[in-house]
Amino acid sequence: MRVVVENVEKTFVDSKKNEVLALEDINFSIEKEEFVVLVGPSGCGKSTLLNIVGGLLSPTKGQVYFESSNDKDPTLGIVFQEIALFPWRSVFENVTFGLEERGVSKKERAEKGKHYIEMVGLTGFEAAYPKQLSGGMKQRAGIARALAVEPDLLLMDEPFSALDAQTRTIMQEELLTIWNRTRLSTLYVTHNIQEAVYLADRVIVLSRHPGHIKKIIPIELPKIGRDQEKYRSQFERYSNEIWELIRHDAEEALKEA
Ligand SMILES: Nc1ncnc2c1ncn2[C@@H]1O[C@H](COP(=O)(O)OP(=O)(O)OP(=O)(O)O)[C@@H](O)[C@H]1O
Repeated sequence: MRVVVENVEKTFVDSKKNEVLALEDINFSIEKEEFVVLVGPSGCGKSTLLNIVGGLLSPTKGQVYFESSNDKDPTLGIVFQEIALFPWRSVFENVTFGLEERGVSKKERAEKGKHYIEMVGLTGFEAAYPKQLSGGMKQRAGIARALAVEPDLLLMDEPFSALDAQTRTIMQEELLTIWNRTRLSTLYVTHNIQEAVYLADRVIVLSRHPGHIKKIIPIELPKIGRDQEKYRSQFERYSNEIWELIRHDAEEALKEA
């Protein structure tokens, strides 16, 4: 699946009836099997843009279109920061929820549920309920739920930002392993520069007031194993470049906070 975002603009009307231009002149694509990361300071419109790509919000101007080899409507898998698992459903029932909604047979649900639960490392926890899971395990279940519908495009909005640093590092590594197996076109939102450089094929750096694309940076490092010592200086160069692009905005955002 290839996704094209063309001339997108988004204006919100705030509680005082003032118009807020949140996004302006947004043009980019997500190529087939490409992992694109949106990075930028607080309030630059990352979530708004992800929601527009996911069809949860409509743009004020411009359009998003999907190009695939067949004509069917795209299936999207979405993972948010706070995974809203149904507390009354087990891990298995949460993971297969989307399949149930689509009328997939019980037998196929059992197979796919098992497969994706295994992929995220939750085998053995099929019958557990969300309240019995750690934060990292909840995110794993949320990822399995998004993958189980076998989406054409995976959308992830700060999926690991509520996790502690160690769990976050493990989840980033596991996400790459999963991506390597599924090769899903992915749009991932983060404000964490290291995370962006670690995961992305291309990083889209957004700026504020109004949210716009400052630069698109292809990360020319092997997809797996970027944290190895031999790539350290290149990794740091990318991180510094991105930081220089957003430093001013990040400082301004801090003053407003
Ligand atoms: N429903 C809304 N009504 C009015 N303004 C909104 C609405 N949603 C977002 N905005 C404004 O649009 C801008 C972009 O918000 P958005 O949440 O997309 O940014 P973000 O980059 O995801 O921020 P963060 O990293 O803090 O989550 C902000 O100025 C925000 O206040």
